[in-house]
Amino acid sequence: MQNKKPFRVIISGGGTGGHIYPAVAIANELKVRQPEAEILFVGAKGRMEMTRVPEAGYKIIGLPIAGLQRRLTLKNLTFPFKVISSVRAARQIVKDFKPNAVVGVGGYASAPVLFAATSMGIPSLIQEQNSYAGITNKLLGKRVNKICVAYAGMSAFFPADKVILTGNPVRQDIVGSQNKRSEGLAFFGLKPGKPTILVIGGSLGARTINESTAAHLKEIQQKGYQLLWQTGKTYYPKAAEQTATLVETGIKSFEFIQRMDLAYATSDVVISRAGALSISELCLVGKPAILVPSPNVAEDHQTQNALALVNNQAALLVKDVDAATQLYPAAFALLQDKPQQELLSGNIQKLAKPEAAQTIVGELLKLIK
Ligand SMILES: CC(=O)N[C@H]1[C@@H](OP(=O)(O)OP(=O)(O)OC[C@H]2O[C@@H](n3ccc(=O)[nH]c3=O)[C@H](O)[C@@H]2O)O[C@H](CO)[C@@H](O)[C@@H]1O
Repeated sequence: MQNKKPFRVIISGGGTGGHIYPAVAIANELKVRQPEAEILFVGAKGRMEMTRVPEAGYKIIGLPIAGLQRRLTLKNLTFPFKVISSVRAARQIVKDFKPNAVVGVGGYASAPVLFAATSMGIPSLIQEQNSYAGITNKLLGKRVNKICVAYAGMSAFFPADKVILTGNPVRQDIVGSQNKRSEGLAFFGLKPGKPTILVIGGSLGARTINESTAAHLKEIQQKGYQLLWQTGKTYYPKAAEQTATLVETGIKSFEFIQRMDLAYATSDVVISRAGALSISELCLVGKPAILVPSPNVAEDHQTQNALALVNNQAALLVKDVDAATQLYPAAFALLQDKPQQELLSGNIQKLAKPEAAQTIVGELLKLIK
C-alpha cells in the first residue's frame, strides 16, 4: 500500500497509565523527529486513555473491547461479541487511516489493531513495558516486526531476532524534571524547608498504600513533613476528607496528578507501587524510593520489577502484606538517613534509560523506510 507523505502512524493500547504514557512519549518523540507525521491513537471505550490521550494533544478512537472478567459474570457473555465487533472496527480504522506503521503498547485495544494491521502487511512494533510478557503480547510477538523491551531476557517470551532492549519511553517533561524543584513547590503550594513525601499508587491508586497513609497522617504532620498523596479515583473522596484540615500544613491528596514531573521534582522520598513505568520514571528522576509491589498483577510481575532495583541497592521494598506495619516506619527512617538517601539515589540513576523513546522511534522509522 503506497502512501503519500506525510506518513501516518497508529498507536494502539491503554487501560492504565503504564500503557498510555509510554505511548504518549513515543508520539511526542515522533512529532519531534517528523513534525508532519499524522498520529492516531486507538484505545478502549470508557478506559483512561479516552481522556488522557486528548489531554496530551492527540486524537483517539475507542473500540468497544473489554477484558474477560476473572469471576463468572453476565458481562463475560458479551465478551465474544465485543471482540468480534472490535476486530471489525479495528480493520476499518486501519483501512481508512492507511498507516505506514502501527505501534502496540499493550492493553485491550492493542490486540485487534495489531491483528488487523499485520494481516494487511503493515509494518508493526510492540513496546513491552514489563519483565514478564502477557499472553496477548506473546501471540502478537509472532506477527509483528519488532519488539522493544525494557528488561534483559525477554527472548524467553518473543522471537529473539525481533527483540530490542530499549528501556521504557518516559515523557520528556519527566526526563528533564531535576531542575524544577522551586517550580514544583510553588505549583503544589509547599514550603521549601520541609521534607516532602510523594505517594503514588500506580495510575489507578493502591488500597493498601492509601490505608497506611491515612493511618499515619497525624504522625507525618507532627514530624513536620509535607505529603503529596495520589489516591486513585475510588479512595479520593475519603482522602480528601482526611486531609481537609491538614492542607495548610502541606499535606495534600489528589485523585490523579497531571504534573508528575513537578511532583517528582518536589519530593525527597517516594512511596510507590512497582508498575513498570513508575520504576522507569523513578530511575530517571533519581529519587530514593520505597516500593510496594501490587500482589494483584499477572505472575507477580511488579515484585520482579521491584527486585531489579532492590538487588542493585537502588530502592527499598515493603511487601503489600506488611505495608500497614512497615511502610511508614521505613519511610520515616529513610527521611532521617541522608547517606541512605544518597546511596539509593545514586544507584537508581544508574539504571535509567533516558534515550528509550528516541531509540524506539528510530526503530519505527527504520520499519517505515
Ligand atoms: C495494576 C496494574 O495492572 N498495573 C500495571 C500497569 O501499571 P500502572 O498504570 O498502574 O502503573 P505504571 O507504574 O506502569 O505507570 C503509571 C503511569 O501513570 C503516571 N501517573 C500515575 C499517577 C498519577 O497520578 N499521575 C500519573 O501521570 C505515572 O507517571 C506513570 O507514567 O501497567 C504497568 C505497565 O504495563 C504494569 O507494570 C503494572 O503492573
